[in-house]
Amino acid sequence: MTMTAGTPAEGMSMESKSMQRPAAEAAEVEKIQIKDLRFYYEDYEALKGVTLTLHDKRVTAFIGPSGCGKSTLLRVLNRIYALYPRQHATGEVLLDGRNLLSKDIHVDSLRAQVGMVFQKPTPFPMSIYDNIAFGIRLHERVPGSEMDDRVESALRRAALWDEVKDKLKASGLSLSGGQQQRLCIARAIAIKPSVLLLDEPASALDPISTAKIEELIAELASDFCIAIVTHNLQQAARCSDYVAFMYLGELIEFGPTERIFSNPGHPKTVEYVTGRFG
Ligand SMILES: Nc1ncnc2c1ncn2[C@@H]1O[C@H](COP(=O)(O)OP(=O)(O)OP(=O)(O)O)[C@@H](O)[C@H]1O
Repeated sequence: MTMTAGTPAEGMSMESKSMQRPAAEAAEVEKIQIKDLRFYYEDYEALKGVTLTLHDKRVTAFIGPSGCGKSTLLRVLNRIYALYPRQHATGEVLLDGRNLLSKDIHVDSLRAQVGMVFQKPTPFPMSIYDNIAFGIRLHERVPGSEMDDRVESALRRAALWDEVKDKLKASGLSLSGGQQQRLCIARAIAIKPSVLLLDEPASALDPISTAKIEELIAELASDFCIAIVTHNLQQAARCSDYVAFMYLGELIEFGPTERIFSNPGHPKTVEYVTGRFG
């Protein structure tokens, strides 16, 4: 079957978030500027000079075939790689104008500003309440009375409160997979970061839990700069304002979600979003 540029992947819903919420609605505020970012696993160059800007209160979806560097890029944004001596990055990643690759920015203060949620839900083996309180205590001194409010507000924000308010002392591990993932999102937002990184947050979940996570992402976009890695093109179309398409460590194309899916500019993007990629 011949498909032309601009043909969305079969079954692709073009009800993208960007279509519902035109970018012109509000001024775009630059939150993270990535400039000529290169990343190395020992000698292997996994990111080859990536340059792009992430906007505040917008969702940017990173898409591309397996191994193209999507997760590597997220790992750079909260400097997880610094735990590994043979991995390093060059270039600049400016968060509110400060280069977060620089050792001048302490990793603890960076993690307070940039929260991350992984593909597999990773609650701590402790109560639902303590899952949230533990993270807050790592970053702040909060009196007990205030802690209750902080825990409640994070759980409400993550759309989990109604399901757990009567069992806050139960183990976080007793929750369903979808609830565990929302607990992890609550834990991340409880420390009041400004950036939220989501690495395939729904890929291990059933369709109903996935829909809840997508609704939550749309909700959270009013407060955070969100970067999400996803293999699911429909999900990228539904959840994001911008799409970054990567291939073999390079950023091939970046733009508003609606444009990338309806009128991609690069032949590789066309192949990918039309499902012809081989
Ligand atoms: N710890 C590592 N050591 C060496 N190479 C690695 C390591 N992690 C990833 N890579 C390589 O870096 C490249 C980018 O990997 P990355 O995990 O960022 O891709 P991805 O786009 O997120 O893939 P996927 O969609 O499969 O998760 C790949 O070629 C991968 O093999």
